[in-house]
Amino acid sequence: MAVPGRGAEGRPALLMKVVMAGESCVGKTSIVRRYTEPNAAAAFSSSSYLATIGIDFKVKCITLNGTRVKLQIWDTAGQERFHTLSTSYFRGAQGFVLVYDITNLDSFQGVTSWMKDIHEKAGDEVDIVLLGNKCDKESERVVPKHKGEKLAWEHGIPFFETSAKDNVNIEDAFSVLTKEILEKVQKSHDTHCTRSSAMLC
Ligand SMILES: Nc1nc2c(ncn2[C@@H]2O[C@H](COP(=O)(O)OP(=O)(O)OP(=O)(O)O)[C@@H](O)[C@H]2O)c(=O)[nH]1
Repeated sequence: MAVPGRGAEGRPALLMKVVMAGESCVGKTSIVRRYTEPNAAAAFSSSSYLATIGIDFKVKCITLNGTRVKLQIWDTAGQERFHTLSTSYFRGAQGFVLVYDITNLDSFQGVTSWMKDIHEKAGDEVDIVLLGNKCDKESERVVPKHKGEKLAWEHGIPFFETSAKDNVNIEDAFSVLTKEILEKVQKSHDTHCTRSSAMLC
């Protein structure tokens, strides 16, 4: 029996939906740009902050353990006024990148609430990775690394401190998340022999 996603050589076979979540200004857009744009060094700008209005998405084609994947990354707006709209995109997602800013305590304290939103809208089976972003700003740190690690451990999810600015751990975070999603898709297919929520494309 063929595993979903092992399509014809050379074309993306599995569509994965991943959503960025977290408070405003933590760096969600910067992380997506760093990961998806080939010339990301030029793409990062610390001088101009443009809040995401509504929703945006980017696509990146990757190969995971020999499986070609078309990764759709939905970048939500963290501002409170967009909360209902942003969380409406949580439904149907297989993975979440939940971000806080290590220099902003409120953004860390908001993680539990985001986690609740994610499980309410996307179910308990979704894969989540927790990121403490802006780790290049060590002198402004207010959230110790061990606190991020502990929170992630309590929720049973992977944790990375990242910097979109310096390109620290961004690739690794997406790699761990997408591999977990792929494993789940393949396991679900092997067990039930049904199409999972991942779509062939
Ligand atoms: N020093 C530093 N600044 C960062 C980093 N990531 C993002 N920033 C800055 O933080 C600000 C907000 O970044 P965004 O990526 O727009 O944040 P966001 O979470 O998408 O914000 P919303 O669209 O309002 O939800 C910008 O000025 C970025 O340049 C980082 O890793 N290090």
